[in-house]
Amino acid sequence: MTIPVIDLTDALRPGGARNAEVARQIRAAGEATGFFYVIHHGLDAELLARQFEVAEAVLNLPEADKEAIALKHSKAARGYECIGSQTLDANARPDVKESFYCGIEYPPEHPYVQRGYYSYGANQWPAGLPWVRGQSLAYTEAMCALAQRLMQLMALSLDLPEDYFDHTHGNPMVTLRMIRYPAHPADADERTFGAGAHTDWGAVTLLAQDAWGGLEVQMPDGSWVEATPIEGSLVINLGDMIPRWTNGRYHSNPHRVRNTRSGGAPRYSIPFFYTPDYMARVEAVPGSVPEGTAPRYAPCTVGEHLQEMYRKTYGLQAA
Ligand SMILES: O=C(O)CCC(=O)C(=O)O
Ligand SMILES: [Fe+2]
Repeated sequence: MTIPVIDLTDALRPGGARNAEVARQIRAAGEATGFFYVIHHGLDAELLARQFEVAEAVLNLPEADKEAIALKHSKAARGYECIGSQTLDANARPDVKESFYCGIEYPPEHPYVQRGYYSYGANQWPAGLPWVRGQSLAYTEAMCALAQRLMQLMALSLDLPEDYFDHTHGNPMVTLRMIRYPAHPADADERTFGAGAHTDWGAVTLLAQDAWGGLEVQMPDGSWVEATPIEGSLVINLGDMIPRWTNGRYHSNPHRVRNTRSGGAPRYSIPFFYTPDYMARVEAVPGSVPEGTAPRYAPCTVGEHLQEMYRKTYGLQAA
């Protein structure tokens, strides 16, 4: 089994000539692993390239400058996180990666910020790189629009009206994360990873990766297949909210990273995690629960789902 490539030509808006065909391809990918590439996704190549410049510029800052914007100073899980901070796979060693988180800037008076909902609030921008904010917010906006379009295509793929999920699009809890993986350590063992095996928790992740490779996806038979970089593509993977929404029909498979192919160079990747409105309900969509059977998951809100994931992975951080 491989990771399919889905061409979004003529499927980027309602009424598109290839919407039905793309929906079928998303259905097949969702039922298999929850992973697929998209090409011709409509995102400006310059905007994508420039976000890698952000990643390099921020992560190349002197340690003191990165420390000044450390995640621990943020109420909204935004900022810099050093190597070893996160252990995505509890059975593995701490992840060999550093990263910078940012997202939509919800103002202090926004009710979700007032209520202290996870990840809603202000960013921490590095001093001395004034262009980073505008670029990152423009990138976030473009990715958010694409993620919401993918949710529409996902609705079609489930034989639902294209706008089925649209009511969940307000106040999304999005996270843009720029990651740098140093070369895989010389003393690495089988428990050493750039990112340990994990599933993503949200609805859909849109990943831009550089040309080195290193991301591996678990197939239904348990084997690992590399998500080989394809220039201009994004790797899309479904998060744990989607099995919940589809009563287990679509999958959110584990994936992991090892930077072993770069010849010593760092690997950069930029996942964009799209999570709908914190207050939106997540429950089995019409037609997904077979007659006479109980739904596999209890209905909940997006926020409750996230809290459940934190509880399950106590001591770990959001992926
Ligand atoms: O770096 C990658 O290719 C994947 C990163 C990832 O899976 C994550 O941050 O959740
Ligand atoms: Fe992930």
